Amino acid sequence: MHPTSTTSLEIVLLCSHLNSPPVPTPPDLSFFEFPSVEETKNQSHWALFAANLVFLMALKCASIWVCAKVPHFHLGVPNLEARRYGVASELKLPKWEFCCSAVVAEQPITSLDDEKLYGAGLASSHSFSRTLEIKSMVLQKDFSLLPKPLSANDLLPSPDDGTRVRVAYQGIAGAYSEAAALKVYPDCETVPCDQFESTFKAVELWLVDKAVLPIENSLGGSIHRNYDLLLRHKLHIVREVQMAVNHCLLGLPGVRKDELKRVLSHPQALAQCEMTLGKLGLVRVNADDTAGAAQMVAVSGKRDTGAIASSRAAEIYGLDILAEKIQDCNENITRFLILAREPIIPGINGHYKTSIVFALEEGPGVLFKALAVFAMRDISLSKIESRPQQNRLLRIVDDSNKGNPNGRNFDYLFYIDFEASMAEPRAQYALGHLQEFSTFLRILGCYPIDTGI
Ligand SMILES: O=C(O)C(=O)C[C@]1(C(=O)O)C=C[C@@H](O)C=C1
Repeated sequence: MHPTSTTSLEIVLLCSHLNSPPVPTPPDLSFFEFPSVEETKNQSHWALFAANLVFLMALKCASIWVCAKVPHFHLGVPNLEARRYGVASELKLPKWEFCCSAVVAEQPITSLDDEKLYGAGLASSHSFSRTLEIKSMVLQKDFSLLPKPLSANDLLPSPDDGTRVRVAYQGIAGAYSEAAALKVYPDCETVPCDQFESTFKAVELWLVDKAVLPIENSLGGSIHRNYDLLLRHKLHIVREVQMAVNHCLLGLPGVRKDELKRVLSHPQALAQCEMTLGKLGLVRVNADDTAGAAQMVAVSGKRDTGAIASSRAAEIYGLDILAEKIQDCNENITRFLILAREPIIPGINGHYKTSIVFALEEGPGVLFKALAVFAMRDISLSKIESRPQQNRLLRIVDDSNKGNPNGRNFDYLFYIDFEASMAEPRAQYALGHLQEFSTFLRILGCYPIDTGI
């Protein structure tokens, strides 16, 4: 047979050896179809064969060069660029090699693979089917190196590779946010942060995998600052978790409730215990988080100062529990969001919620129209929140100080949670419809609804 009829795998095997150091026993390339005896007599065939080899070498080099130049998103691998630190660097693969495995799927053999093949004596196999086996082995291995997009299955407590999920939360050990992170990912490594914004940054800088954020409480309502942060940062909501929050009044060991004059806690926690604190006549002092308040009481050594925090915080900081369940209503539920760099790919089966934020054009009834796009498609709304559009608050006011001529000094952003999956056509139509009269629309995330407490 003519040398040009060589199969692509054979070419790969041959070409990938051209730069390898000489081996003591030349590999048996009998599966490669050499020219026949008659053909060997014909010098022009050999010349053609040699030219063919040179061409194939050039082809391989060119493919590597092209790979190095092709942006990752052309490979059908979502956001590979952003993931390369997490995946490619762990695998110690140079960037181009990583993308080559995807683009040149027919030529995945690296010099290391060749060594392994020869070491195992596989390349000396004469059968072509054997070479196909080798090919599929190599292909399988290379595909497994590609990063996998997050999916609903990634809601498993920890990743497949055995590493622990790192979850950032605001506060210190014993904070409710930490408990929420552990509720979702029981084996996770929790990473304390001083501010809510630091938890976003920790995810953005790849210091952690996820962040947990309290977003609303059944007694205190929305945590407005966190709505604003969701918009300011580009993270995705991948999960929600509801948790019962049972506040305790804590004091130094041996202290009685009537000895207390003031109480420290997170403003949300103080608000949730408003009536109890009123009855006890305690002065409220804001702290960064509930566990931080407990730690401050422990460190201060002041017998007249208490903290509102969890029973776990009492245990960690060595305080006594002076009263339990001191929130104004027995049922006190906080809803937390789990944020990640990548969105999940929602399914159609199961109950999903989608969170969006949008701004509307001016005009009568626009908010009514916005809400109607969901009602028309039988989509329930579970939450609506409005926040001032901060960058549009300052308007030019004339000297007469009569305010804005059209009487509107405030523009709002609307945050809506609706109960449908983004994978459902009705949700896509509703959003397409909403876009027609909104000036801005962003999907913050689509995630499974948490029905438990
Ligand atoms: O300070 C904590 O422990 C927190 O996790 C914060 C926080 C909040 O910001 O709402 C979380 C849940 C409780 O509702 C009270 C406080």
